[in-house]
Amino acid sequence: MTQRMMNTVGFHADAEHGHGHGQFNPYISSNGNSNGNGHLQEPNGHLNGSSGVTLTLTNGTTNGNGVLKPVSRPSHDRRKSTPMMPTFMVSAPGKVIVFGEHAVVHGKAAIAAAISLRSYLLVTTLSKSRRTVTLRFPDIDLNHTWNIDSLPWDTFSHPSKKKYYYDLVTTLDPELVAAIQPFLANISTDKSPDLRKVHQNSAGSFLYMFLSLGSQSFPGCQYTLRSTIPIGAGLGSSATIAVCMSAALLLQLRTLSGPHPDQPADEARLQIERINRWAFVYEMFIHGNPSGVDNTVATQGKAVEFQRTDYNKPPTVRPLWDFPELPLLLVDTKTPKSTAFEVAKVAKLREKHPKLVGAILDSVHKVTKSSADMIEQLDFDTNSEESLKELGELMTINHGLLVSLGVSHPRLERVRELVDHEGIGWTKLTGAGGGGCSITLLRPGVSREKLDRLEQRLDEEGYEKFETTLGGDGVGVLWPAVLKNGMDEDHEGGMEIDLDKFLSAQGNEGVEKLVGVHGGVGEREGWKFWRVES
Ligand SMILES: Nc1ncnc2c1ncn2[C@@H]1O[C@H](COP(=O)(O)OP(=O)(O)OP(=O)(O)O)[C@@H](O)[C@H]1O
Ligand SMILES: C[C@@](O)(CCO)CC(=O)[O-]
Repeated sequence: MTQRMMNTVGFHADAEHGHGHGQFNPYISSNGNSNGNGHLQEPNGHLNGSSGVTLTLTNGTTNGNGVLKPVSRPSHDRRKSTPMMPTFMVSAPGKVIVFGEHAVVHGKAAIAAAISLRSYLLVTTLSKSRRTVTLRFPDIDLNHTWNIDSLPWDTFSHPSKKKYYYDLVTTLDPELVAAIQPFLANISTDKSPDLRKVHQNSAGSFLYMFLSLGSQSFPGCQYTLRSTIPIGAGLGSSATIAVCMSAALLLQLRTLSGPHPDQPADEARLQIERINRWAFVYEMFIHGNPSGVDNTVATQGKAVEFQRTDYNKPPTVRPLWDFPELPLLLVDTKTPKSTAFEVAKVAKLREKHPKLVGAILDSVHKVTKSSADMIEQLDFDTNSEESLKELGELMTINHGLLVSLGVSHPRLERVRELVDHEGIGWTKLTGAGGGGCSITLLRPGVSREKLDRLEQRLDEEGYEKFETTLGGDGVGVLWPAVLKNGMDEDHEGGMEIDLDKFLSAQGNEGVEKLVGVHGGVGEREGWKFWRVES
């Protein structure tokens, strides 16, 4: 199977956007300024906070078509007159790490690319009288509702604790984490202890972000998530949820401008940066010590070289615009793992053998940098055996180093063995390891017969192979949730995606058909993305 890299430059015809059912307009209204740092300033010179009551310059109304129009209004009557938001949707892609997983947690470089498997989050605003917030994650059988007014807003909004949508949060505050605990106690009491833990973790991540960004005046709402990404397989499933949640909350708070056609790349970059910062907070709650590479590529899409040397500062993210169309085979061992567990294992090994493990991590860094140099060279050719062999050898070295860190798994080694035996290509684990997925760079000109034999063996041994393209779009917005999907469309040629339709879509195919950002043939009208490629 061959994966195709999408064309990353000029992929979208902007002229096509902004038509149809609702263009999501920037909220930087006529009375709003940017302070040069990209922070919105209120007319009195104060920074615009993140709560629902600080919308002086970002308040909007809809024109009945779901199109948001910026308006300025005195702040005292704002909340009363804020109209109900239309149901909308956000989506973010999974990823593969091509080089550098684990080392990236310790300040080294990694290369990651977005894949076409995605998560989709439907955001439904409830009528004013319904003061509840619900998480509905059917993929993991989670459905929980809180009363908004009972949540610990006072603790989160205390001046010593309060965070704003533009803040960089690099650690979780233990007091805030503790304040959430009572609200996790009665979640999924009827489920197995392991599943319950997963639910409490998801709910905790959500509450931390919701309470940090929101305020008690937040409208009642429901967040419903479906994903086409296998969970815990090393494809960044948790990061996609983090990014969807972050984008959804920031959109609800009207703190994002766009996405819209003709948005300057710098402005788009700022929005992406804000979404990414809060997605990182969500990931910290799920993983403990994430590097941020997963949420970065899920937000920005395409392919990136990522490095975070100082956790108190934003990471260095270098987009790899010309990331090549690599012929990759992606195999899921169907052995679930926990990223948090694998990351902690490497940290423990490093504590025990600082010099040795330090040298391994340095070697991974060198492999990553060499591969970045290689794929950016003009003479790198994905049809040339020589180019692929050079890159493949780096993958083999990277995998060997990961094995020595203890994060492989017999099922991953079995894939490598089968591929090596047939001489089909070069294999490494991708993501956290301990199970999950592997990637194989396919040698050009391998016979169909050999490939069939490999696929049959993988099938017999309970592996699943994925077809995906690399380098697709990052976080996307469908505002309102109306889409041309070739199904049961209304007279304007769009279908309103409601909760029932979303929940009853059958499997990954059903989800893709109903709401997918790509309807099989290129991008669907309706979905919009922040354009950062320049
Ligand atoms: N479809 C989903 N619905 C709800 N929660 C999900 C979904 N997919 C992932 N999650 C959350 O993400 C967690 C899995 O995250 P984990 O980091 O272990 O795996 P991953 O993100 O798939 O892999 P990696 O981090 O190695 O790329 C789950 O326990 C759950 O909390
Ligand atoms: C294992 C790891 O490097 C990648 C997980 O996809 C963890 C991280 O970067 O947060």
